[in-house]
Amino acid sequence: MKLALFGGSFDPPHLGHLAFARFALQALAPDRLLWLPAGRQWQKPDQMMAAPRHRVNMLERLTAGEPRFAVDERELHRRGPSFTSDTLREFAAEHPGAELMFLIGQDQYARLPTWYRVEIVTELATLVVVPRAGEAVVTPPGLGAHRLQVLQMPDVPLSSTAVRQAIARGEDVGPMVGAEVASYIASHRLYEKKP
Ligand SMILES: Nc1ncnc2c1ncn2[C@@H]1O[C@H](COP(=O)(O)OP(=O)(O)OP(=O)(O)O)[C@@H](O)[C@H]1O
Ligand SMILES: O=C(O)c1ccc[n+]([C@@H]2O[C@H](COP(=O)([O-])O)[C@@H](O)[C@H]2O)c1
Repeated sequence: MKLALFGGSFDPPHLGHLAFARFALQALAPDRLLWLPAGRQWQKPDQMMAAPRHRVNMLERLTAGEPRFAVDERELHRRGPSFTSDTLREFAAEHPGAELMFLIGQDQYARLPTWYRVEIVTELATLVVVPRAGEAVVTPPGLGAHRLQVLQMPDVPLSSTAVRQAIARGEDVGPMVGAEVASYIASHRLYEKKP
């Protein structure tokens, strides 16, 4: 059993996330790839976050049609900060003997030494890292032994920040998030500037 886990704020999810996840399905051939929206990303306390329900609904729309994708809501139901070490411990207990792979972009890989109890993360999961924004994958100083797989995927120059900024400018974000998520955002008026 091979489980790929893709954690993120997904505020909102976009086509860069989808490209990464699809590439990982091809490259890693996991039995399942679970998308894990963060409840409280403790390192982004001031950042706007759409309500958990909206982020789950957007993820359901983005990932529809791929049977190996599923959205796992456990971090949304947990009290307190969303620590990846807690999540991986839960998966390891639920699936003894399974190979766990945690997907992250280079920006988060670079920050890994700042994560809470990162040694548990690196003990329990293989890190699957993609370059981002033209930055090659570089192991950050101070990160202990870990299993690493680099996916050489063509860069998809998109971020949730860029999507939120485009919405604030009144632009159509369909090309960034896909038609389904764009219409969900518009119908719920997410990320619009409050008057
Ligand atoms: N375009 C992309 N290509 C590859 N990986 C990405 C891309 N965008 C985000 N990721 C990765 O997906 C994970 C979740 O990202 P997150 O939900 O924070 O999106 P983001 O676009 O980085 O958001 P923000 O702009 O708000 O920081 C992170 O590991 C991040 O590195
Ligand atoms: O466990 C931690 O301390 C930790 C610190 C920062 C980020 N993470 C996780 O890394 C994933 C990507 O985070 P982000 O902010 O880039 O969306 C997401 O699952 C976060 O919960 C985890």
